[in-house]
Amino acid sequence: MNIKHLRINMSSAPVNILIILDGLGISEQNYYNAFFKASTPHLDRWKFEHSYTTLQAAGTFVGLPDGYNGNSEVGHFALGSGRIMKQTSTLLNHSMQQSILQNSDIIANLLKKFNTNRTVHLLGLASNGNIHSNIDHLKALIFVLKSHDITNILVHAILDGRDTAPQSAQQFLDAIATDLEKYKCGKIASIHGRFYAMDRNNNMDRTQASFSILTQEQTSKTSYTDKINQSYDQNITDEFIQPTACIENHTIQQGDGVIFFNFRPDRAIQLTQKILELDLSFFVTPVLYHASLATTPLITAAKADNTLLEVISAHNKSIFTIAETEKYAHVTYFFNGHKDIRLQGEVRVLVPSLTDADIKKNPCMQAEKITAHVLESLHTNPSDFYLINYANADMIGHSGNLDATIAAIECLDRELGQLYEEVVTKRNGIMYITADHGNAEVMHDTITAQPCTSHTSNPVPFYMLSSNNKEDLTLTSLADVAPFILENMNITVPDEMKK
Ligand SMILES: O=C(O)[C@@H](CO)OP(=O)(O)O
Ligand SMILES: [Mn+2]
Repeated sequence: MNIKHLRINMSSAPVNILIILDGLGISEQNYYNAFFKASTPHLDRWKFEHSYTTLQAAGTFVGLPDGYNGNSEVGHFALGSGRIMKQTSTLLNHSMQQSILQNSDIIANLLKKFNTNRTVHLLGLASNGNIHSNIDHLKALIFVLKSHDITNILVHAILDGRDTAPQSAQQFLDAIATDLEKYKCGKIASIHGRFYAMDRNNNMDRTQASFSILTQEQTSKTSYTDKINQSYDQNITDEFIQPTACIENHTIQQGDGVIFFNFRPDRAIQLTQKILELDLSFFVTPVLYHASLATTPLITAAKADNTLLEVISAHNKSIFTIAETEKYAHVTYFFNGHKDIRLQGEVRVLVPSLTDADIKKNPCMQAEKITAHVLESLHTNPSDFYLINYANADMIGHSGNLDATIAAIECLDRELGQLYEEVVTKRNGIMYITADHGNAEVMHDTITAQPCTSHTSNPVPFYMLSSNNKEDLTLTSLADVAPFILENMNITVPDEMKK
């Protein structure tokens, strides 16, 4: 290593490390609970030897409607901003209640200029998962378009199975088909497993598979019911159903309008980039997905300033952030309060996620590489503050496979043990370990009798590991973590975090 690049950490303050174990919640229910079943000697011991509590991570505690499951966007936003702000799904639902969507000037004005011989395409995740989209918004949009006399609507339905039961698409598609039939205003034109249409890891072949179906006539068409049944016969669940054209003349053409109704950006960006290559009359999205993507947004997403990393950085402390690429937006855009910023002197490491479609084959994912990067940084050029996301409990939890998820959590426990040795034992530093939402602690859905692939609304663990005495912690929710860390670092907590 070039000696010139070595920055000596002059600060004598101990290192602070915030670790987010994505998707690891706490449940009293031991049945199909991968966290309970995993052998986690470190986490078990620390619960008693160090400061420990649980935090609320769902519903109104993270700015969602009451009772909604948590997710990584809102969980990282709450952790990073240290406050509770109404998140996009709440803002949109509020809009719906006030009929703002139905009376949207934005949509009305676009339709005034629209050639009604052309088609309006409604694209998005057709489920009630409420993490990337809400089927009620799709229904409202169909109603709005119909009330503006648009009768050429084509719905391109992305199938879920990740925020819903793995085999649940039929009911959502039937509900949409019923509305289209009732208003005599359109058809379901194509279906796409979200694995393809909503890739966020730069697997452009998957995005292209969806885009081709959206834009190119196909020689064969298959009704959505037939495609779903054929896929289930081959053990392919909703998430992984191959993009398929369902009717004749289903494609997006020049001069048409598109509304992509997903409200969460990270998984909508790649397909949006492709669709923007088309010459459309309009392209509406609920929020702006990215500053570089010129769509027409309906509302502005919550944005937070003076977030944890910004405040730490403003105190001339150095920051190291790391995640695997599947969780890229999580430790950047989401954690930084929906802002695409890079802090002064921030070292940002993104470890490329594995691209194997069968994720459960590698329950350790890139966790070992993440730990190795952090240890290397600590040995060579330590930063003052580290933000680490380990994706395993969430990503493997989404597979619905109990054994793989147990293996994922056991891997995490080993990685954490290594960090503890270095950070707490050798360096007298502080490790905060928490999660952004639940998932891995519930691996079976007794109501649908299917594997549970979705997140939960359970609380998440919070550990503070240091060589100091065990403290009673009074934190309630994810939003309390940032001010707590700042106080421990002797940094003034900004007013926005005290509300
Ligand atoms: O995979 C995702 O996009 C969501 C679930 O839909 O999970 P997370 O919020 O953990 O990123
Ligand atoms: Mn998840």
